[in-house]
Amino acid sequence: MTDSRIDFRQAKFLISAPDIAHLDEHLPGDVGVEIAFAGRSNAGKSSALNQLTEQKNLARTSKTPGRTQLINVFALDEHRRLVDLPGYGFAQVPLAMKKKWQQALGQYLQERACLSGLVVLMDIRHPLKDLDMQMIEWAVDCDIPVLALLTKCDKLAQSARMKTVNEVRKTLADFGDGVKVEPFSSLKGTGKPKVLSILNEWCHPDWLVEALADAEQE
Ligand SMILES: Nc1nc2c(ncn2[C@@H]2O[C@H](COP(=O)(O)OP(=O)(O)OP(=O)(O)O)[C@@H](O)[C@H]2O)c(=O)[nH]1
Ligand SMILES: [Mg+2]
Repeated sequence: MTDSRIDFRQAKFLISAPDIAHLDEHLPGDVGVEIAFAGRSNAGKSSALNQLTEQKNLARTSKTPGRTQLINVFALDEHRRLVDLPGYGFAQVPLAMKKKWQQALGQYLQERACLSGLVVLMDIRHPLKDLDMQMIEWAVDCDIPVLALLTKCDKLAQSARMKTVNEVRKTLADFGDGVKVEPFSSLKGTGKPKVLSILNEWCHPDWLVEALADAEQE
């Protein structure tokens, strides 16, 4: 079956790399589909990956911002991968180190051809900071679909949560259908079915579905 739903619980750790040169060395190549999780340090990227894959310790989480300093890649299947990117915007690290991560992040985003979708995670209490906007604008320019995920939504009451979601939707509406906005809680699992459905869609770009169908017929 070429259009079956991806079981995100199957995710397996594949590789940690300081930059994309290492990815190219250790992966079959810049092929298939990668969905990357980006966001400020402490936004909840690693926690979201663990919740979505139902694995407590797939990605390392931490109370200390700046925990994910490498590009961590997880395989869903032979053709699809999830990527936990180093967080940005974290002030309390030495400048040289910060530059190194930001360079790795920028290079991944600019040069990784198999990047097929970008999840931009933002704490629902502090959404749309400058670097988040830059990230979203950049992806839209490159025709990469974006999911703006408003994390830690368990920290707000339902009314405040929906107010922020609506405000962010309004701000990002100019970008069109390529940018979606959803609330999420890794703690409670809120928003999980919706997110999985969006990621599943990104896992099935037309070109891959067609290639797999052709391969099946051969
Ligand atoms: N209440 C609540 N806390 C959360 C949620 N998601 C993450 N956290 C907490 O936020 C902190 C940071 O979470 P991480 O998942 O490590 O954040 P990250 O974006 O991977 O951070 P870096 O790796 O430093 O870039 C941890 O203390 C988590 O327990 C959530 O949905 N609700
Ligand atoms: Mg992390």
